[in-house]
Amino acid sequence: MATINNTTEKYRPRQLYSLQEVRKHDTPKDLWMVIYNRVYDVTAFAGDHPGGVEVLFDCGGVDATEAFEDVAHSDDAVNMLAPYFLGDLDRSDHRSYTSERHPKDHYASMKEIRPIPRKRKSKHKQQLDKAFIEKVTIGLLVCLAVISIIIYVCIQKFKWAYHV
Ligand code: HEM
Repeated sequence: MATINNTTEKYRPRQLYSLQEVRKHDTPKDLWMVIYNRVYDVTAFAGDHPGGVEVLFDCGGVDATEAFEDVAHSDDAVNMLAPYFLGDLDRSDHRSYTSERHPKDHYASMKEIRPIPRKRKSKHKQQLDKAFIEKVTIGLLVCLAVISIIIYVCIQKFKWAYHV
């Protein structure tokens, strides 16, 4: 997989994968894993792993973050992940971490920038909102009119009582 360093590339929405999709790639010939909510295809790397192939095969198709951190991998090991980056794990499958380690100087190190879609109000809800605002406005105007009449009547009574 090509390394993407171009700035504009960094800001395009990245491919998202669900954990369910990742689970399908759990064989030595098709070996994906999740590390810090990023999905990597490490098939080509497995044979070169200094810790041996078996441990990697055991983590095929799963979230390997814990296993990866349990053996205190160096930052060099983290940076080696870069060429195998596929995309981000779907938000609904995300785990939260107090701190995260991602490959440096690479597309994979950028925060996922896909905007969270804003829920659009349905037309029916918009109409209801409009009707509600109209009703409140009318109510306020009626209150204002009633208060004005009361004040006017009070002033007239005052004038009449004291013959002003
Ligand atoms: C796919 C991502 C992985 C990469 C790029 C990677 C890379 C490396 C590297 C570079 C080392 C040498 C020591 C170091 O620099 O930290 C190492 C050692 C090791 N790795 Fe990984 N590793 C990966 C995943 C895993 C996983 C998921 C496990 C599961 C337990 C694991 C277990 C080990 C062990 C046990 C060693 C120690 C080997 C020794 O000290 O003899 N690695 N790995």
